[in-house]
Amino acid sequence: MTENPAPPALWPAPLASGAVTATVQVPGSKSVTNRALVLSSIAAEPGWLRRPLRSRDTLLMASALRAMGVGIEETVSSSSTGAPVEGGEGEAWRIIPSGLHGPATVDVGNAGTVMRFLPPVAALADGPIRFDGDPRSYERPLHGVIDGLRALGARIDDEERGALPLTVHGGGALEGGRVEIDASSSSQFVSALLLSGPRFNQGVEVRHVGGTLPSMPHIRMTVDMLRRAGAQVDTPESGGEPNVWRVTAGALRGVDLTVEPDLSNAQPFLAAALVTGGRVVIPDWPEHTTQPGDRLREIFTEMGGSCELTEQGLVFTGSGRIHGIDVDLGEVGELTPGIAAVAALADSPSTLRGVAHLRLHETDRLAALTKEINELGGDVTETADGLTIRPRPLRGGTFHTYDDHRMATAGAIIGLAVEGVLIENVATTAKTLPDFPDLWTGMLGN
Ligand SMILES: O=C(O)C1=C[C@@H](OP(=O)(O)O)[C@@H](O)[C@H](O)C1
Ligand SMILES: C=C(OP(=O)(O)O)C(=O)O
Repeated sequence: MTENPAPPALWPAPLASGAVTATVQVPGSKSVTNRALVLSSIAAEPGWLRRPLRSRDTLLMASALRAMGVGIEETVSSSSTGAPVEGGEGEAWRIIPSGLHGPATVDVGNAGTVMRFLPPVAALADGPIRFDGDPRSYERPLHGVIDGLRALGARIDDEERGALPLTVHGGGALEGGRVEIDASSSSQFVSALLLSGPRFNQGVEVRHVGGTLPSMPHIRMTVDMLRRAGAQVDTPESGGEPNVWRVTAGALRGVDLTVEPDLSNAQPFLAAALVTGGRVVIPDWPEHTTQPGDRLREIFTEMGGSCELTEQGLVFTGSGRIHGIDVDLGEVGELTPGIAAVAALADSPSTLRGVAHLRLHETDRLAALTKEINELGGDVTETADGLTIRPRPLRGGTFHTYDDHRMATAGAIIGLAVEGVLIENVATTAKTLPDFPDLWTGMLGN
């Protein structure tokens, strides 16, 4: 098999020659894959993960868990029986939990899910686990996990930084119990403590104190996946107090899970239909899901498209017109770059609100979107908690990505309608969608 050549450092974003018509099979969800890897690794019995996402973030998660002693085996289906067999890069991972061991070293890259979900797992290991990552990972908030774990009995050496790099001195078990954290900078603090909670001696009760908690669908995803693995979880929605989640101590089942397509990574393809007045089908779009990307059905419909869930998948059709939108994206922050890109091409202004915490994502996304869209002739201003976007005729130029996968896909959306957009480091899409350049040119029929 020949490998595709690496994309050029400045990738010419293809201009759409007309209305895009395509069916795009979008790879699995990063958020589901990495939660499933954690839950299966701390379960009482082996589990299966089918159609997992293979991307930088999920391979870092798998490597880290393997370094702590978990078995994660590649399997492929036997063509005659459909039964999984071992060997090769197949369609499923078999996850075999074991005692969690240190010493080990974890490279978190710039994956929020790895840097936040794994320190609680490391606290259960029987030795020191060292965490390090990309320079940007040092700047991303981690205090909720560090302070929370300390309050629950963990010993952590973070050189008083409240951030990476750090060492969790696993003691083989963690007492657990009640903890208060401020998770207004990342919902992943709450998810992190809940995911390992069933394995703490007293379980865990997490109380969020502070400003608005972002990304609630991702916390619902955590709760949903814990429950599917057999955990008892009490939530504000199940009659509990606001901002309090409780996980009872107990053994987790090994589950057999097929990963849904990543609906946030479906965003640029849906945007292509919207921007070109075309029609894009995303097979396997789930009827019910906790993924925030499901909100795109509503948001992109308000911006001018229409959609229908059919047996073929989600069929999304653009009308040829793109409207601005005034929307609070606090629950679905990771959709902001793609929405901003579409908004820059709309027929009226947009206001995107509720996403101040995006300043601490892969890059400062509010500053990056403002700068890069304005460099192409746009008129974007940062507000305290978002962006105001007034559409202007745009011109070609270099679109910098700041090692942010969603900046790269946002630039590609603009490039559909604006000639001469060059995406710097499109390879950064490997964080969650390594196939992006090929899927994109394939969609355009090139
Ligand atoms: O738990 C998760 O899988 C995620 C939660 C969100 O993080 P924040 O709450 O930090 O925005 C989201 O932006 C990120 O892409 C994935
Ligand atoms: C914010 C994101 O990622 P992370 O999981 O690294 O926080 C994202 O994918 O948009």
